[in-house]
Amino acid sequence: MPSILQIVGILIAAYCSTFIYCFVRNLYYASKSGLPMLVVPWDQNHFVWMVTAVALRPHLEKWLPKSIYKRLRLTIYGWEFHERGRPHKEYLGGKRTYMHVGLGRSEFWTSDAEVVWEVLRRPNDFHQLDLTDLFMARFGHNVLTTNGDRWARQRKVVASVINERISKAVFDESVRQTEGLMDEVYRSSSDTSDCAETNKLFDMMKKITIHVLSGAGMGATVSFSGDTLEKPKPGYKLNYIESVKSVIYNITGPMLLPQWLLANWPSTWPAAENMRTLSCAMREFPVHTKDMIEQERQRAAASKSAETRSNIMSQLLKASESEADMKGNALSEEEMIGNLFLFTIAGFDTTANTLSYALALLARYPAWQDWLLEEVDQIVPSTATAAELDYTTVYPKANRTVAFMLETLRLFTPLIHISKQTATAQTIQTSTGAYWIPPKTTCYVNTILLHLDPAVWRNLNIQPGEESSDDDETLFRPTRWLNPSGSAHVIFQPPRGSYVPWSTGPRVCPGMGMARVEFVTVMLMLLRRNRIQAVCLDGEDEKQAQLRLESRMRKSQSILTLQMEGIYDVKDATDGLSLRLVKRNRE
Ligand code: HEM
Repeated sequence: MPSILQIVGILIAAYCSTFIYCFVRNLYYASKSGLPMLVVPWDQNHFVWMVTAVALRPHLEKWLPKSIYKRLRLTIYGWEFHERGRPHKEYLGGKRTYMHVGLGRSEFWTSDAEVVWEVLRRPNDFHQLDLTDLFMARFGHNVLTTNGDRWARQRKVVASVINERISKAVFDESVRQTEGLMDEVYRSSSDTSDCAETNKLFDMMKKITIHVLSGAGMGATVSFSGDTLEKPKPGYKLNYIESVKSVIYNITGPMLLPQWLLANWPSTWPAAENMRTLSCAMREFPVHTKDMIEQERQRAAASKSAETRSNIMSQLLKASESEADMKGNALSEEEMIGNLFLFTIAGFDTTANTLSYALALLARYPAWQDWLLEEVDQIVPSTATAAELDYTTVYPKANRTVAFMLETLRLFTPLIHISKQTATAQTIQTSTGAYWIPPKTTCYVNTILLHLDPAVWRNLNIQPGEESSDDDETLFRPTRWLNPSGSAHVIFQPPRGSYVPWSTGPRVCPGMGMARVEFVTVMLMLLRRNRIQAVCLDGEDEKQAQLRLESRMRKSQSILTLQMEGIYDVKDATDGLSLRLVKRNRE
């Protein structure tokens, strides 16, 4: 009879041998592919490593030999943002496509625009990762979590939904919400009425984003302050917006816990209140969504005209029903709820963090803020009331603001990599040769490094008065997006596969237009009446405060999406990162 110790020993040996097996298989695949290989001593997707490695980093740096630590760093989640081109220069002779040989799945990495385009234009060969289901399919499969025909059927419906009518609704809702934000900032500030300091501006970007998604997405409008929030219906603990907020704020962690654990979370354990609310939210969110779909159906049936309301849900319902009429391809109720959940999740963190980086960049670079203010003053009349601002006259003129967004997304791309997986081996043909990609391989597009490719970005559209430099691609310079006057396009159109914050090809983000409208509107509304400044800490001058902001941005972490650390969920006045709004005199 083997002893318990022997059984434990055998189990540990069996577990360790899986790593050895993976490593040997990955080595074999990498050499068969003929691609350069980068050997790393661990697996970035090992669950325990994923949740502990970022916190362990300073200790590992202190205790491990430098040569090992430098490779191990390439398995710590988010390394692409911190390491940029270092591994390519040090280990890969500058090559942009290679096999990452570690102790987990076989991994193919690229930041070569031609290869990126090939991977992303072939969704039937490069599928969504299985892991996507864990976060995104909690309330039903949707356009992000499916592949093949099931994806194509849903995509057709979803792609037609975010149209110009939705853009107008997003514009109007963003105007309303940003007005509410400014009221709240000035009302709650103890400063003079001409300026207000707050460390809650980043939290407010999240709030605006949720409110725009609920208003323009589901027709569930609410004021910025929340004073028009409906009471939960009888039998419910939360209303729709409260349940959305709870689900969204917990998506990267607690939402993965089983429902029974959330419901029975002991009151003496940490975050008990949050867990109980989340448990209700998980139960009530799909019920609220179902109710709202049903109400929308009844509204549409009662209305004699074919005209529908301008929100994503009503458009989705209409598009799904017209598909049903034509080919019997309507979305099932599960798919409808799954997609409405996806719109909320996919549009939230990405847009909110892009707005947050833009605020930090405005405060970091006052000269770029002045450049933006020139445009704001030309296209947004100082005397116009919120109701008088019109999407069709204002938005198309906001070229500098769009350039500011595109540059923010180039350097602070919310998804630092786009990942796909192969089921069977694939070949990619490029102008420099063919690449063989093994079966069951995760293919990563390193968006951070892709967006720093000097061949595309260095000294692009240098304007009169600007100087060329040999690290220009690493600098924040929104003017690179503005083509010389007389060009066919005002905004620079990057070569295929070279700029992919919204991905590219058939699975390009369908919310791209919506995110652009929301970003531009929030910026225009904030800047038409205010300047944004960094707040100096004791003993700091303005320049030092700006450099502190830059270092905060440099230390960002990727938690589903890239974000600055410690700027959200501020508890008291000393927490987070403070910015100052200063009222502008536009007379
Ligand atoms: C700055 C804001 C945004 C960024 C950077 C962004 C980025 C992306 C990226 C990179 C993908 C591809 C993911 C993959 O293939 O794995 C994607 C897909 C998607 N996004 Fe966005 N997104 C943004 C805003 C939005 C908004 C506002 C919505 C909707 C309200 C939205 C809805 C979707 C959907 C439904 C998909 C799945 C498309 C498919 O697989 O066919 N996104 N997004």
